[in-house]
Amino acid sequence: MTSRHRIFVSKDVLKFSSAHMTVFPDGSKERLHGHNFQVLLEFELHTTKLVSLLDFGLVKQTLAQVCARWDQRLLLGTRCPAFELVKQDATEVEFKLCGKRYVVPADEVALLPLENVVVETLAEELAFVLVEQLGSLLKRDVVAAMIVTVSESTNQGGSYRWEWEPRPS
Ligand SMILES: Nc1nc2c(c(=O)[nH]1)N=C([C@H](O)[C@H](O)COP(=O)(O)OP(=O)(O)OP(=O)(O)O)CN2
Repeated sequence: MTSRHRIFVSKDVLKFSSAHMTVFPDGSKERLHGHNFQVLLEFELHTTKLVSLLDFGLVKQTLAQVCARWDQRLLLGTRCPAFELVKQDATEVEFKLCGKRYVVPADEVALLPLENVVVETLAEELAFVLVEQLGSLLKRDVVAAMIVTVSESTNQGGSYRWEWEPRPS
């Protein structure tokens, strides 16, 4: 039996207000729409020793910076089979999604390496970015797992669990 501490962070400001279009298996898609995607970040810990403190402040600061990259932008999955990047320059991104053509200001788009922009893939991508950005803060002998949950509305979202190898003996 494994007993562990879990700490979590979820704040109104730790969110990204973004547009997206879910693509469905039949090749159809939703019309352009948006959500206030709320983020819950949890960590399972091996220890609560003072010297091993994972400071909420640093975690929230990093999460806020990462959310800002996606906030007030149209999130597009570049690995989507129904996505075609037609033209991209400093001012505009022209693309097609499920055969429909869009032209959007370049500073209002976030191109993500995803096959579909849905809560489950956003949670996974956010986890990858956070592991990269939090870096050495996530000490292998302290943090057992990180769980990222992205909710597109109350009681509707997706989670991704990033687990590290057991603590080195
Ligand atoms: N597996 C997933 N399926 C769907 C997702 C998703 O992220 N993962 N997302 C959508 C839509 O984008 C989302 O459901 C749209 O939300 P909303 O405008 O709230 O519409 P709903 O129909 O979900 O809301 P109701 O209030 O329940 O009508 C679709 N599928």
